Amino acid sequence: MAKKRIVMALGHDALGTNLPEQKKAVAATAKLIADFIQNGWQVAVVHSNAPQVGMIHTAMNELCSNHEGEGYTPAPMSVCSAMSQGYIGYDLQNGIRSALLKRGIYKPVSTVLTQVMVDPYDESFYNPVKKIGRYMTRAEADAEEAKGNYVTEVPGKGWQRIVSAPKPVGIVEIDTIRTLMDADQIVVSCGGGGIPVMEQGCELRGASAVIEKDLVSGLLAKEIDADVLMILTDVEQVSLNYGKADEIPLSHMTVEEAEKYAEEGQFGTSSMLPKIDAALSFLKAGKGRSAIITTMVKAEEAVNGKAGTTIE
Ligand SMILES: Nc1ncnc2c1ncn2[C@@H]1O[C@H](COP(=O)(O)OP(=O)(O)O)[C@@H](O)[C@H]1O
Ligand SMILES: NC(=O)OP(=O)(O)O
Repeated sequence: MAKKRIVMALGHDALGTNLPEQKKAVAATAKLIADFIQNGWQVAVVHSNAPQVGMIHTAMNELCSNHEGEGYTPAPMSVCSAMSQGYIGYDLQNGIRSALLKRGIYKPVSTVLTQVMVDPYDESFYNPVKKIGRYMTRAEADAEEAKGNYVTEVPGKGWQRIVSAPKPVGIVEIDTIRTLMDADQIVVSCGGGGIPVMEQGCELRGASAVIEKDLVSGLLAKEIDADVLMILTDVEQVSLNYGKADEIPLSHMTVEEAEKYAEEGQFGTSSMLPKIDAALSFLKAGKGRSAIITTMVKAEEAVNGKAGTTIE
């Protein structure tokens, strides 16, 4: 019997936001992935990168301004995305490999540095909303603006940089990812939404943007014909009236219900809505699939319908 295929999208809780956090979080996430492998699943992993890519971009650009004339050159956002995929993939590969070996299982696991095609006319290029990097003070935010970067206030937390988040249109390395999945290997790909690229003749040019990892997870799940799209985040369930006194956590939604709630504005624009949008585009593209939104701790119960929010 063919193995079931799951795309697991790791948010900040499952990945951490800096190196020490990442080391701890990845160890726990790797055990979860090993559980799924042991239970007979094929697993494709996608991960967040907004804190990491912001840190890399700041580091690269500050390095250059502090060492002017020494031959260092600033790294554009697309290159920073590639760097984030590299070091996050490195941690995930080793974490998953070791979690499996401790159970006496050897299975190849690799990271595919993934480029994702975006539309140069995507409206997000005129309206940056994707928050990246650390929280800053007002004075630090002013300094960022003076360098030509965009910032936004995050109530109660400070200021953050924002960049464009164009929609993912196609996964350039999809044939490689499919080949590895078909060979029953574990693949980390489309990290941080993928490196955003635009086609110019035979060339792919990096775009100054960061793609929503939830949206690319939905696209990947469609492209590899997954059975389940599981988005791991920091809330156990999706709610109606989120954060209000009359909050209602949901264990199930139909596609139609999810669409209705999205229209009512029930989901945070840059947080829960992309997860719902990813789930809907995946579910609408095929039959017998399900999308699950939950925490890492509840993932195994959720896949058995006993926790989380399942959209079917
Ligand atoms: N309707 C909703 N139900 C549950 N959580 C919601 C809802 N709307 C917005 N959210 C927010 O979505 C957040 C999870 O998304 P996000 O912050 O992007 O996390 P991640 O890094 O895991 O992708 C939750 O912490 C919560 O604040
Ligand atoms: N690229 C991306 O969506 O990252 P976050 O999940 O960290 O925002």
